[in-house]
Amino acid sequence: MTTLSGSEAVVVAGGRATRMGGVDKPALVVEGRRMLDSALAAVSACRRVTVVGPHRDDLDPAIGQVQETPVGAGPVAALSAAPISADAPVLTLASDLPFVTADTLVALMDALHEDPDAEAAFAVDADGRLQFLLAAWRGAALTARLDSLAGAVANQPMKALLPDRYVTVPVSGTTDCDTPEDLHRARSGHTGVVAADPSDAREMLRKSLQPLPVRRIQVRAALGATLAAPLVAAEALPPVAVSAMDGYAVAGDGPWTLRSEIRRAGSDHGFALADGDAARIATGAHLPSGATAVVRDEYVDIGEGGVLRRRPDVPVRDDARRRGEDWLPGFVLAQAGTGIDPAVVSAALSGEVTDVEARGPVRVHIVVSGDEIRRDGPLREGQTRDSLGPVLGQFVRWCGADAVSEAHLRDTEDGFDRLLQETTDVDAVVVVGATGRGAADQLRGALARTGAHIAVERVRCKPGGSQVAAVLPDGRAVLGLPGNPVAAVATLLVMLPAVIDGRTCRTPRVPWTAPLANASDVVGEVTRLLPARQLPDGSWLCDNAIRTSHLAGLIGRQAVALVPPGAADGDLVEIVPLPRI
Ligand SMILES: Nc1nc2c(c(=O)[nH]1)N[C@H]1C(S)=C(S)[C@@H](COP(=O)(O)OP(=O)(O)OC[C@H]3O[C@@H](n4cnc5c(N)ncnc54)[C@H](O)[C@@H]3O)O[C@H]1N2
Ligand code: MOO
Repeated sequence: MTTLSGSEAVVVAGGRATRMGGVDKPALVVEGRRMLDSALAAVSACRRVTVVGPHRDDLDPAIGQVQETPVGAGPVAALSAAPISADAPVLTLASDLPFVTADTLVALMDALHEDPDAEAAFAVDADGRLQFLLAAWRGAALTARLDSLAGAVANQPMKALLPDRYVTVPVSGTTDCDTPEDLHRARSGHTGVVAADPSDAREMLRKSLQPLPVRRIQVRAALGATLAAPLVAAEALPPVAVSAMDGYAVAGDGPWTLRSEIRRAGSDHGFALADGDAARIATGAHLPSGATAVVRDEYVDIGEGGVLRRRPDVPVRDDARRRGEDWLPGFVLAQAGTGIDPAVVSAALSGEVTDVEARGPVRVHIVVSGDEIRRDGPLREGQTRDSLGPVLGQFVRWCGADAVSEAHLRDTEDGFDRLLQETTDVDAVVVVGATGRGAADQLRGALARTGAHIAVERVRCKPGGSQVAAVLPDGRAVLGLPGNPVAAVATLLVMLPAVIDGRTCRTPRVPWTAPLANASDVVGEVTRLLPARQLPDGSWLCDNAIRTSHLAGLIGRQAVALVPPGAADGDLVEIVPLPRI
């Protein structure tokens, strides 16, 4: 694996930033971090790092600092001011790339290594533009290009350095921030994927998710997974003819002579009936050979000498279940895309199926975030009791996923980066809090830095509008739930089923709808997610005023109702059931 430890880096961090109105652009903060620090974090493994620009006292002393001459003479002058070794690769970076990561730089280095003739590898952004200052160079090639300018480096455009032979690497998530609008977009995390309502959000997320690999798993351990192939019966049901009642196995039309043997369920005591014979048989016991029918106890009389007769006043009926009466081998019990619930497991067992091809169950890591959140012990001033961490797993399981682990994350600069790097053994990460745009809300920045695809940036709903749903490069889904507990739970119940559907290729269920009695009292401008309970007439009643900072408002409620704008009394609205215990 390529590492950056053998390479050098030059970070261009001066410039007049005319389009920014002359501010110190590298020092601007995007998602809680100076853009310069994002660039420096990406190159931190390099053997030498040089920042070109005005001297900054707060940089690590190990980082070299130089200044171009004349000051403000542009990036070519800046690169020529930096020490560059001829024998090492050199990464050249701007300091207005808030989402650049070491992975991107490794990709550039890999591309350079792959083509021995290439002098440099340049990133290409989503619009197909070459990013001159997101590049990996052979040190000797960069020095040669700079030397060829014979000192005329001031105010040269970067393309004056363009080598004869170079390769390009498409890079997403590394928007540069040239204009105040770029910066605003990066700061607000606004990528334009705002869902019109929760069902739109589910659809957008489902489409973005990567399916989990198909595994062959034991039926007994498959609960919560999704069938990746039809569930086909391996054996007939019943596999042999069995009695459906406690009664008598008989041969012929009767009357019958009762034999002494008794056929019990599960017994393999072998005997055969001759025409005119009867033998006592238990429900579920297989018929002895020679038996033509079963007659239940209630339908017979036993006379003198053990002679058995069908009573004259009862229907003539065979109380046996014949082989294959329910299904024969090859019968499709459930289609691919069916969620494996207890009925599917049970039917598979009835069909003598031991293993299934399946995806999932989805393993979820739960993260509760925020410095103020306190799990145990007395609250200190300013602390908030963690009222979600201990119960969120229950909500996750109710949705049909496995809550495999749980953690509390402090508000540190790289906490979310590490979380996303370290939780690779789950299929989805559910994060509570940190979805907002506050100074401490780091999730969106970390998502951008990992190169995550933001499937849903926000949702037009209340509460829960600030939620974010993303897909990491390795396929993990990330659900960022708003920190207010009611918003977190309602959003989870709406969105996690979509994660399960998308990752396990489950056929989505048609949402459950029911008439809402008081829609006109509770409608808003966007879809409202409100606790609801069912009235004796079958319609549903929503609470209007709901405090979102605790779950007390969910006590005694059966569901969260999704009330779209414009809903009228009696309209069908989506009902998302709350967990039952
Ligand atoms: N300027 C604005 N600020 C906020 C807005 C807004 O539109 N403009 N929306 C508010 C709403 S509504 C919500 S919801 C939150 C969403 O923000 P975050 O997802 O970043 O959540 P946090 O700030 O981390 O937490 C919000 C709130 O919830 C409490 N919390 C978090 N986790 C727990 C827990 N495990 N147990 C109990 N309480 C928890 C946290 O202490 C905060 O009070 O943004 C609003 N701000
Ligand atoms: O939007 Mo917050 O999600 O209302 O509680």
